[in-house]
Amino acid sequence: MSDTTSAGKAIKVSVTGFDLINKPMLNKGVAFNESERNTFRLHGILPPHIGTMEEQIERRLKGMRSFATDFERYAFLRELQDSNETLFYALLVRYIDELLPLVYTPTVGEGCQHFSEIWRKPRGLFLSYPNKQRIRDILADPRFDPVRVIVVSDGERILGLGDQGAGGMGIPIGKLSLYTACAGIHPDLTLPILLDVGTNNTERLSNPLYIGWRHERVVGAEYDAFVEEFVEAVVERWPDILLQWEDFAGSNASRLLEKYRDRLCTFNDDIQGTASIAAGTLLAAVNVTGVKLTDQRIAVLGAGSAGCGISNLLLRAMVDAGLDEDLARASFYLVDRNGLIVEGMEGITPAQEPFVQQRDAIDTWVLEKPYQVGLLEVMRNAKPTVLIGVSGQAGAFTEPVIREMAKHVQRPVIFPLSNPTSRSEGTPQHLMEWTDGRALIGTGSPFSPVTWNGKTTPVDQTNNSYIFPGIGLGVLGAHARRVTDGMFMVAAKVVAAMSPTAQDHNGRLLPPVDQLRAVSLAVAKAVARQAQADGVADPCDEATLDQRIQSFVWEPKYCPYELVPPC
Ligand SMILES: NC(=O)c1ccc[n+]([C@@H]2O[C@H](COP(=O)([O-])OP(=O)(O)OC[C@H]3O[C@@H](n4cnc5c(N)ncnc54)[C@H](O)[C@@H]3O)[C@@H](O)[C@H]2O)c1
Ligand SMILES: O=C(O)C[C@H](O)C(=O)O
Ligand SMILES: [Mn+2]
Repeated sequence: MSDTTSAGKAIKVSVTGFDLINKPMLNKGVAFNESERNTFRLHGILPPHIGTMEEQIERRLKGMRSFATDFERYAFLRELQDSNETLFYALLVRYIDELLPLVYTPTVGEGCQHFSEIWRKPRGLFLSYPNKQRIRDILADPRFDPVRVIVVSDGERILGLGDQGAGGMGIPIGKLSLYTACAGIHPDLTLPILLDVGTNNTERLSNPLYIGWRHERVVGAEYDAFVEEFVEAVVERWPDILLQWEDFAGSNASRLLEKYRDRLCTFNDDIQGTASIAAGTLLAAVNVTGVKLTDQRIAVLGAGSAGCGISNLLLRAMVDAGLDEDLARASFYLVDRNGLIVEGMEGITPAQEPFVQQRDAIDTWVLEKPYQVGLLEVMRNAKPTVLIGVSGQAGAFTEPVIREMAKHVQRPVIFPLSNPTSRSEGTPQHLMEWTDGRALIGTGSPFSPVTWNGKTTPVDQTNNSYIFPGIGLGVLGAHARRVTDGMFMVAAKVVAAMSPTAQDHNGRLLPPVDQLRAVSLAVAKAVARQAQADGVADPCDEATLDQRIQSFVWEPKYCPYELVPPC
């Protein structure tokens, strides 16, 4: 038993030395000091050298760098997380630039694809369909008493890689690693969950090593009943829980969000977190282009969860900035697999409905096929100032599309947001070449700096990692009862205010990744205030609020252990 949330103070434990070594949150490896080795009878179990965390960081860094591939580095880091969690976070926080792409996007994608092959130790919970009756029992484990945040996925839309079944667990684990690394939320307060409702991925199903429930996906009423059972059990177990939905496919994402957003403190990261970082990056781009938000024309490739979420938040921002709502709606051009979404088209989803283009608005357009308007035709006729890719279609921002866009706009704003790298709609190098270096770029996955005309510039990562850790910290600090749209708007504004472009109009669009801790704290403070303003958290003075937020920020440092004699 332990009290691991009181960082800094001595921690009282009543376990054996062997347990200390085997519990990732308590283990210190060779950094157990002489007195701890005496108290917990660790002599002999550990080699004689008493190390420091600094040395351990160096050793792990060297080990990690010695691997040939990022996937091996991912597996090495996951193993460290499962053996010495404090060291894992100390390393991650110190070298966040280098390690973020390994524990998170893009490498986490391969981590999910090969999850079964590298599975070693349990982390989080697999709630499998055949265990439907046992959900409450599973959640009841006292180990989970401190849990305050859950990230849940059903593995069906893992990044742009499709259905990964139980392997999708890599995503909740990766997202929650960022809650700790970027927002400082203690690992014991977090719980990754995978709803294992089967998979339609034939490769996974036929892999003898697959660790998930070997069954085709449960759908329809049975799926809904399973999710309902899960949510009810979660709320019963932790009435104040923050529940983040992640990487659900197609209509499930928006349907489940609408169903549950007024029943508990919950949000969908792909819809709302993504919208916030896309809006934040666009607001930063406005500082450079000088084109006001209300004058933007926005083309979005992929009108699914992210595409509709982004369009909704930008629409609200335009209306807040004074634009008439109908005019604002008409500035959006959503292009899905059957082309531009136009009135009368079959299969328009409720989330797409507000952004349907009127037939008469495109009557004057020169079209090759009158009933299927492609991205190139949107570029030629609508002359968008912004192009956002959330389609999961690699290379969809083709040379003709980008050259056409660049003909009509001085500084085209182009965000290929699909992940991982292999699914990006375009590479920064191509986008710079095809716009003669005029593009302002934000990508979902990290890219190397891009060189144009002898000048090398870093590429900004328009990823919801700038948003969700701060949302979580703000919600916890404010004791918010619900997650509101206003929180995502304010988070976007905070990111834009922290953008180097706010000071220097030639600066990069986003604060660099190594400032994610500062960004998350600033987002958290604004989100907590927004929670009070929206009436979903009780009021208190600013200093108290900031103190409450700060009390959730854990630093990955070892604390001395003292033995509590078992009573
Ligand atoms: N950068 C980020 O922070 C971030 C956040 C969320 C999602 N994403 C990425 O965005 C992508 C989509 O995510 P989502 O949650 O919206 O998925 P989704 O499945 O809800 O939506 C994808 C949409 O793209 C459409 N599509 C498929 N092929 C197309 C084509 N050839 N042309 C036009 N549209 C096409 C689909 O019909 C669907 O509507 C994924 O690759 C994901 O990794 C990035
Ligand atoms: O996971 C990411 O990197 C961002 C986003 O949530 C996605 O699904 O692509
Ligand atoms: Mn996601």
